[in-house]
Amino acid sequence: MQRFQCYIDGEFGDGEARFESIDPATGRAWAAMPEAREADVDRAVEAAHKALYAGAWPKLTATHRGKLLYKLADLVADNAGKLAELETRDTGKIIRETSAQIAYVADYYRYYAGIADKIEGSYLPIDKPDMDVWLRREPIGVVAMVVPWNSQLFLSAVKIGPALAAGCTMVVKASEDGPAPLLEFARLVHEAGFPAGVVNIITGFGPSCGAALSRHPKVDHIAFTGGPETARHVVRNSSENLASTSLELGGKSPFIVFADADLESAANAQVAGIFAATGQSCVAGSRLIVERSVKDRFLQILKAKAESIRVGSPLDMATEVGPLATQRQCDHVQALVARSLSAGAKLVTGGAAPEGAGFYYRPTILDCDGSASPSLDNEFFGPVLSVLSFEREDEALRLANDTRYGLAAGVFTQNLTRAHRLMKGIRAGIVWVNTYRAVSPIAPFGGFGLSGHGREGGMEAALDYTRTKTVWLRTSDDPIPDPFVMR
Ligand SMILES: NC(=O)C1=CN([C@@H]2O[C@H](COP(=O)(O)OP(=O)(O)OC[C@H]3O[C@@H](n4cnc5c(N)ncnc54)[C@H](O)[C@@H]3O)[C@@H](O)[C@H]2O)C=CC1
Ligand SMILES: CN(C=O)/C=C(\CC(=O)O)C(=O)O
Repeated sequence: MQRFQCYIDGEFGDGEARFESIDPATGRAWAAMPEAREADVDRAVEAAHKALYAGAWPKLTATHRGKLLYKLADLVADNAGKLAELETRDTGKIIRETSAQIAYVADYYRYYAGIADKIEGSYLPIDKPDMDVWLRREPIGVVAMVVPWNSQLFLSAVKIGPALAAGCTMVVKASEDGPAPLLEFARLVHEAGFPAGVVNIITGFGPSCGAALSRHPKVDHIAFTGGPETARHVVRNSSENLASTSLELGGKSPFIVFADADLESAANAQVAGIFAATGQSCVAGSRLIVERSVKDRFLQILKAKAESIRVGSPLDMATEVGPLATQRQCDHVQALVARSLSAGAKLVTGGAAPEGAGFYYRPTILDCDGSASPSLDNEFFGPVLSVLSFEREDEALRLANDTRYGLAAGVFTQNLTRAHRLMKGIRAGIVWVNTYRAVSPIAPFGGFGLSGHGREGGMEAALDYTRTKTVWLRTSDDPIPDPFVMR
């Protein structure tokens, strides 16, 4: 069995305990993982705290930090194949996607390498003649990063990249469901030459590791990706250390198709939106809202595409849908489909697990017109699409916004003015028009409502890892006048 280690204060070591990681394609244990508990968490946070204020890191210029990030980017690019294989093995995400995604993760580090020495303070045109006042942007401090299993190297890169650019130090908690790629990534951080304690990477369980980390008194900010229920725990934990939070929490994103859209192209985008990554994507376009006049035709195209998807081993380059990451996730998907069918949703295709081992579930489409299906407002995080239809544009917009979430949306139409109206009217942090699930290091993403707050990606994310310090410098040599009056 392969063994992995934690990375704390520049050293690799076994955690306080160990647990076995399950290969989702077989359901069998394949690797032994270090389990960090309270004492390891404490060591990691103390190391990050020490590295923030003492040693080489706070003395480095921003340009030097950028150089280290460039080195890390090159190492990620050079090791993308190995990292991809580990992510696929440990989480079941297909190799076709992990290979491409991790190669692109290198570009996220490159982008933030370039940003490191472009985080500028400012000079204030202050309303007092004998004062110079400016704002410095300083690192926000020690950051706790808590990530889930899906797209783990990607979801950590959008946190680690900007935090390093801003000069922060951090403890990254890899998900207990598939930590191998992040624990391996720690070796690249080490090789890149970051001073000890700047980046610490651990894994462990939510209640014993994630909770200890997010309420630790020396944590200044928590960057979390995961489900809303867990986010509530994280926010409650932050009431102890008063750390700020950024939350990226998934969604129930609408995918709107008008009759004038290129239906073939929209169907491909819908497949990308709900069946890619076996639907385990925070931006999954899980609610199809289609104009009634083309509903049957569009569903026919989609059904044919869903039924021809190659479901199989995630390590096979030809596979298009692999297993879900965990048995728990598989049970959740099955149970929610069953409840939706009981509530009146009609099965268009799928709705069952294929024969054999592993956490597989067939690409599934539920026609929810005329039903109050729970699939319409509960996140599956699996390959299940719920379908509704509309007649008028205002109805489409109402249905799109009929959700507690607000992460992403897709709009498919050839009508330019309509696209603009919807783009403004949809309550979501990302709107894709005639495309879906496109990302870039340059473009921020993040949500409204239950999808969380804070943005990842783009310059804004780097600024979010800073806090401002206001500096007042008196330029007069005269003695300070009346000390009893505020100046
Ligand atoms: N936005 C997204 O990308 C994701 C959304 N989800 C949604 O959440 C649902 C539940 O998935 P889970 O695997 O349970 O994700 P989760 O949200 O529980 O796990 C995410 C991370 O939070 C940590 N965690 C758990 N309890 C914690 C606590 N008390 N304090 C601090 N950290 C804690 C976990 O160890 C993991 O590293 C999914 O079915 C899906 O609907 C899940 C994963 C990612
Ligand atoms: C975050 N994201 C796009 O904006 C995409 C992801 C990662 C995730 O699910 O959190 C994806 O589609 O895999």
